[in-house]
Amino acid sequence: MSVTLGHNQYGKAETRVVRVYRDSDPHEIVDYNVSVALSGDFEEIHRTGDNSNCLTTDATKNTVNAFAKEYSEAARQPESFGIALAKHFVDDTAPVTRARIKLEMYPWNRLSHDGTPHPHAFARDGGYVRTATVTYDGTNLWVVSGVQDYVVLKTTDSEFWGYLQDKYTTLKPTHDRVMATSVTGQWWHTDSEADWAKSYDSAVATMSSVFAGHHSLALQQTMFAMGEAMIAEQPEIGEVRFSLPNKHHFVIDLSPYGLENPNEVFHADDRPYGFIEGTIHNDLHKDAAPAPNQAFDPGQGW
Ligand SMILES: O=c1[nH]c(=O)c2[nH]c(=O)[nH]c2[nH]1
Repeated sequence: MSVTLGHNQYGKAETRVVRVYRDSDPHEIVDYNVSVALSGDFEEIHRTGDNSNCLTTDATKNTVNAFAKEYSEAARQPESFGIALAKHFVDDTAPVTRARIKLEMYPWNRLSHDGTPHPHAFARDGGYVRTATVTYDGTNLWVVSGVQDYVVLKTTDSEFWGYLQDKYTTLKPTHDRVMATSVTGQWWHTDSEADWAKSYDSAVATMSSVFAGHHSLALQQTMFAMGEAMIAEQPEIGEVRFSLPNKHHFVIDLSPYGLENPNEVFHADDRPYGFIEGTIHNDLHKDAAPAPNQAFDPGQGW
């Protein structure tokens, strides 16, 4: 019998590091959850337990914390923080041939005091999370920005009808429904240098504006339109991927209580949910497009 070691990676997951920029007035903060995954010459660890090539997961955690100080400017944005870490692990540690850094960045808003922005007090924005996934193999550097848990809803301007009918199809067509989803989106940059804050803000603003303004005939159509608009606005984006749960809102039958319900009272169902996923490619960059799993966080169904 013989077996082969397949894809493997290891590192410290979910290092929570908060960096306060206290040399500036007002203070600024960034709040991260950073996961490191390393691949390379690690066959012997698996086969014999020889750890001589093993950079400890503990050291990878320490590196994340140290880089928040040593690479202070890079640490302001998840993409540049990820690039600094990924390059370090591959370029400075011989057995490591690939590093993937996944970052979640939790937004904080400045509090006000006596009507003016406070210099050092913040409230965590309970909404969505900004993400970045940086993958480096010594030659290629893939930078993917993203957003997750971005919950959006529109109360009309959404239809769904004209679908295939089989013997199990019972859904009634609708020309007016609530459409809601929790966006997980990731977009791959063909440039590894950008104004990351500006690019992220504009990607999220474009996505939101399309969701709001688009007259939807299907969540799939809205998803495609969002990706298309993000690429049109930032042509350096090579590819956009979405995972969109269709958060169904069912009109409740109020007739037993003698009440009409013209799309006013809904049951927000949490499961099952329709699950719509898709990739929108920028044809300008299709020859440079990464293989599935090369650049994107594969936890998104790929
Ligand atoms: O936007 C939608 N897309 C579907 O594929 C689908 N299927 C379904 O039952 N409802 C919906 N809504």
